[in-house]
Amino acid sequence: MYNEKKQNLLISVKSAFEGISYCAMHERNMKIHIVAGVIAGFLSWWFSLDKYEILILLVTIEGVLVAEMINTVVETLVNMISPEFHPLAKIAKDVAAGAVLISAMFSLVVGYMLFFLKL
Ligand SMILES: Nc1ncnc2c1ncn2[C@@H]1O[C@H](COP(=O)(O)OP(=O)(O)OP(=O)(O)O)[C@@H](O)[C@H]1O
Repeated sequence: MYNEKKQNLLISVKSAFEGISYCAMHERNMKIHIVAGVIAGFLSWWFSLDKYEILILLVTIEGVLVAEMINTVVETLVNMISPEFHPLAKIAKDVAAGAVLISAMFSLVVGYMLFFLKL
C-alpha cells in the first residue's frame, strides 16, 4: 500500500515534469518567458539585488510562467472540445491570453523598477 502510494507520487511528479517540458519545448511564448527569466536572473547578479528584490523577481517570474502554462491548458482544452469557431471558445482563449499579458506587463514594471531605476 505504502509502496503503491510512493509510486503514484513518483508518476505524478514525472507527469508534471512532462507538462513543464511540453510547454518549454512547444510553446513559443514560454521559450521567450524562460529566456527573459534567465536574463533577469543574470541582471539580478549583475546589479547585486538584495534578498527581498530577488524574492520579488522570483515571484514575478513564477507568475508569468504559471500564467503561460494555464494559457496552454486552456488552448489545448478548447482545441480539443471546440475545434470549430465558437464564441465561448473565443472568450476562454482570449481571457487566458489576457492573463498572460497582464502578468507579462507587470513583470516589465518590476524589471523597470529593479534594474532600470538603478542605472
Ligand atoms: N475555436 C475557436 N473559437 C473561437 N475563437 C477562436 C477559436 N480558436 C481560436 N480563436 C481565436 O483566435 C485567437 C488565437 O487563437 P490560437 O489558438 O491561435 O491561440 P494563440 O494565441 O495563437 O496561441 P499561442 O499562444 O500558441 O500563439 C484566440 O485568442 C481566439 O480569439
